[in-house]
Amino acid sequence: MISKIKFTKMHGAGNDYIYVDTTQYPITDPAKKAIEWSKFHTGIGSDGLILIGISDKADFSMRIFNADGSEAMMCGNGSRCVGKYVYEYGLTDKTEITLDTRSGIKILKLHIEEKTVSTVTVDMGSPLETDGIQWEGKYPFRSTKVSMGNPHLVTFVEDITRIDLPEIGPELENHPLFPDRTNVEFAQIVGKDTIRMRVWERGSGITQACGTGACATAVAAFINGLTGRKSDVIMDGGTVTIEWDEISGHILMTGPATKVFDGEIEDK
Ligand SMILES: N[C@H](CCC[C@H](N)C(=O)O)C(=O)O
Repeated sequence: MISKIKFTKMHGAGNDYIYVDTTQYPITDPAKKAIEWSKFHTGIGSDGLILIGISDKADFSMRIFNADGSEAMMCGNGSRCVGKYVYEYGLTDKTEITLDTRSGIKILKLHIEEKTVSTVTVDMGSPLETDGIQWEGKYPFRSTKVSMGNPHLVTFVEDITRIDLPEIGPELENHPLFPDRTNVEFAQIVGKDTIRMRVWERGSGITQACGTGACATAVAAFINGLTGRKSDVIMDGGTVTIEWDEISGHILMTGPATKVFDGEIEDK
């Protein structure tokens, strides 16, 4: 029996996902659906699939699947869009929401303008680990590993336009140093506390933005003495502001959340 699944296409700074409220439309085999539906010519077209659900530990739950079907621990841009979705689709009237993710409970503060959510601030918790890597040979640079629940490799360069991301991204994503693969960010300091960043995402390739990647980049910039604790991360699809709170040690990410369209697809 073929059923129809209602979905909403949303993006956070251009990082676009398919959102499904699984309390109304349960999804069997989400990994397979993420692969099929993320395809641009034969599917809906997206960076992946995000499932909104219930939780006994938080207001809502979120699961994120990359375009290759792999499930990730967290999605920064996606969490902001989940906040927008649950408020605007009437699942809650709260403007401070807890979200249960595979990377722990996140706290979302929704910023409302004319009854719609314009931006969201997410308490992303503390970075879980950081470490430097001095590459040899083909890559003459030093990178910083940062975990935001999901793995990131951040490399600062003098001129980001000289980085061939389609070539170097997959090489580093799949490098033997990263048994679970890694997200790959290249960044350039372009002003005081202002960072330009491009990303090759694990499981999705080049995306317009990466929220956890922006957090990792801001953490790496501060650790390496390149910025203060608060910085703007400018990505291909938009900008997010990251603050590493000195007291709590938590990372606060503030950025946009945008609805594109509602749709329906057959769940074959
Ligand atoms: N590709 C990531 C998941 C999506 C994260 C990103 N889109 C974000 O906004 O944080 C991973 O496999 O860890």
